[in-house]
Amino acid sequence: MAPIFIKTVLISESVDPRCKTILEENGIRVTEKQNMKKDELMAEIKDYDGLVVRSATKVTSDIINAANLKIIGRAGTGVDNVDVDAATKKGIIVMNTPSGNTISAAELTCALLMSLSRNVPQAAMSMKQGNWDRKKFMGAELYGKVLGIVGLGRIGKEVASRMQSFGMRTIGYDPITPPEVTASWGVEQMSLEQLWPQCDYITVHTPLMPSTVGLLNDETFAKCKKGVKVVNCARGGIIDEAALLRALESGQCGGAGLDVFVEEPPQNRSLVDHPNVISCPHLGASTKEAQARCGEDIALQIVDMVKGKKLVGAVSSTPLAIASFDFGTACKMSSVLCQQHHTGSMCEVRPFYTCKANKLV
Ligand SMILES: NC(=O)C1=CN([C@@H]2O[C@H](COP(=O)(O)OP(=O)(O)OC[C@H]3O[C@@H](n4cnc5c(N)ncnc54)[C@H](O)[C@@H]3O)[C@@H](O)[C@H]2O)C=CC1
Ligand SMILES: O=C(O)C(=O)COP(=O)(O)O
Repeated sequence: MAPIFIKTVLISESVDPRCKTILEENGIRVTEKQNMKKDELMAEIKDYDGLVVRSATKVTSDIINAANLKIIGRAGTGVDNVDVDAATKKGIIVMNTPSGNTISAAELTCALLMSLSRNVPQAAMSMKQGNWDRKKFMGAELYGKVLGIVGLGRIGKEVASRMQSFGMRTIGYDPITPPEVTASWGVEQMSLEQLWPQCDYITVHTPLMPSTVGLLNDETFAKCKKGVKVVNCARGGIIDEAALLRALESGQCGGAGLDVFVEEPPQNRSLVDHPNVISCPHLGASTKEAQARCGEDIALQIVDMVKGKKLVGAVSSTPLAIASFDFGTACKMSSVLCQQHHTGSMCEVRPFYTCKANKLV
C-alpha cells in the first residue's frame, strides 16, 4: 500500500499519553486540545492531517468538509459520533480500536447487573445519609436467573462468560454471529420474540444503527416478564428512553442500569433521577488498562498507515471474520474502518465509495 503522509494530528479528547508519544516518536506533530466547541473545532481542524477522538467529539459532515483530513482515528469502539459516510466520500480513512476496551465495558456491564440485583448504589447512598435500612434494600439472587444478551459480539461474549459464573442462564440474539458459535460460549440463540418473555435481565451490546434504535420499546417491553431489569452499556437510544421511563413507572421494568444516554450529559433528568435507575457517566471504557490499549493501538495504526504497512480488514462487524483482505484490497472493496493486524482483532467494514483522493488504492 502506498504510504499516506500525515504530519500533523489533533487529539481532541483525553486520550492516553502513549498515543501522543508514539506519534511524536514517528515524526508526527501532535496538538492536544480538549473541550472545544463546534465552532472552535471547525476553525482548528483546517491545520491537521489527522484527528484522534473518543466519543464526545461529534465529527459531523460540516467539520469533515471544513477539514483536509486524511484520517480520523477513534480511540475506542463506537464510531457513531463520526459521519463515516461523509468521511468516506472525501476519501478519509476512519479507523477504530475495537478490542481495546472490550473487557472494561464487559466488567462495567456485570457491575451494573450485580448492582441492580442487590441495590448496592442505593444502599450505599442510604448509609452515607446515616441510615441502617436492611428491609428496604432486600434483593434477589442472580443465580438461576435468565440473562438475555442482545448483540453477541466482543462485549456480549465476555458478559456471558462472567455472568455464567454467577449461575445465570445466558440466552441471546445476534443476526450475524452463528448460533453454533455462541453455543460454544454457553449462549443459546433464539429470535427476539422468543427471548423477550424468558428474561429476568436484558443487556444490549449492539452498535447504534438505524436497525438497533429502539430495540427495546413500548411493544417489546410489553412482551417481557413483568419486572424485567435492563442494562445499557452500549449506546443511548438502543433502549428507547421514553419507553423505558414508562415501563419503570408502570413496574413492567423493575430497574435499569444505564451507562449511556441519547444526549450526553442527559439534559432530561427523569431517567437518572428515577429511584430504580442506577447510572454512570459513560464509564464503560474508563479504566487505565482500556485507555492505555486504545491510545496505543490508534497511534500504532496511524503509524502503520504512514509507513504504508499492510493492514488487515474483515468484512464483518463481528469478531468472526467472514473474509479478510490486505488494507488496499479492502479499500477497493468496501472497507473504511480498519483494525490493525497485530492486535488480532477484526474490523468493521462499511460501504466504501472512493479512496482515490488519498491514492490509497
Ligand atoms: N459504554 C462504553 O463505554 C462502551 C460502549 N461500547 C459499545 O458497545 C457496543 C458493542 O461493542 P462490541 O461488542 O465491541 O461490538 P461488536 O461489533 O463486537 O458486537 C456487536 C454485535 O452486535 C450485533 N448486532 C448488530 N445488529 C444487531 C441487532 N439488530 N440485534 C442484535 N445484535 C446485533 C453484531 O452482529 C455484532 O455481533 C457498541 O455500541 C460500542 O460502541 C463499546 C465499548 C465501551
Ligand atoms: O468505545 C466506545 O464505543 C465507547 O463508548 C467508549 O467511549 P469513550 O472512549 O470512553 O468516550
